[in-house]
Amino acid sequence: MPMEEKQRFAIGKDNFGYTAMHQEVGILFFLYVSHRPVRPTFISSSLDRSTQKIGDFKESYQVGKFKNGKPVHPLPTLFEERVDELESFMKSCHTVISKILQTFAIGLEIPESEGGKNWLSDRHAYDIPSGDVLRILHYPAVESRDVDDIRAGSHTDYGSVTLLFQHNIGGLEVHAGRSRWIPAPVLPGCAIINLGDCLEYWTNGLFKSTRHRVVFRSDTQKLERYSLVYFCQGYEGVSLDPIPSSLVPHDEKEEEAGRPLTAVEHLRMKLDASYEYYANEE
Ligand SMILES: O=C(O)CCC(=O)C(=O)O
Ligand SMILES: [Fe+2]
Repeated sequence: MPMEEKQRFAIGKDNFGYTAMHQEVGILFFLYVSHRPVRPTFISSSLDRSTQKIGDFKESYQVGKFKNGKPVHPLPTLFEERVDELESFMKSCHTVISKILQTFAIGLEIPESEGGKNWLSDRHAYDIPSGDVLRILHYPAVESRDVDDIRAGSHTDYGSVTLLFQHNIGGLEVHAGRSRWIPAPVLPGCAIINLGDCLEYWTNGLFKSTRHRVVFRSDTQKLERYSLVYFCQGYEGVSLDPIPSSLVPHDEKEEEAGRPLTAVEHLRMKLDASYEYYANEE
């Protein structure tokens, strides 16, 4: 895509569009501080500037869910010519994620009277506005780099479930336990499923939002890398208070302490912390 067109579709506060090289940084919130809306400064957050001196070595384009078969925001020609393909791919990702959410609801033994196996999937219906996006990522090849440079800094995803397709070049690593990074290899025909922050909130920490990153590997840094990621998020105003399940710990005191945090508020806090340009806009 020509640079001019990329700039014309630069990402805005709606979270759709083009993000340039070094524009985004990995962001780690220490979650699970409170289910009440709190200002980001009160959340112990880390832009991890100590390990990430410049933004990610990647560029990306984010497309939102379609409405009545039409994109909800203008698209560059490259994507406009492929809207049917894009929509059908996004819908397929969403269908797979709905099934995963139903499996979780069954495992969590949510009572029928509360919504049973549909409790989570009902909160992620395709036709209700939410922060869902398909992210198309390109990690350019580099000739030489600093030891600290990273393709995508350590972070957790903001939504509920993420479906991630690495193309043919690996580099994705998942944080296992408290101190060890393990590679998530490229397996042909397979997708990676990541749990995001909202599920950690909903299960009060029983499910963990997986920390992950994309590193340069000496054998592949001179090769460009592509990946496709579908982020599924609950509808905008949905409360992130714990799920009605006896397996999920509840804190009655906190639940009575005021209005719950919503999916869209959590998304806003993370986006504001991840992108340099928000700070510049104010
Ligand atoms: O490109 C990848 O493999 C991972 C991308 C990712 O984690 C993200 O965009 O949130
Ligand atoms: Fe991610």
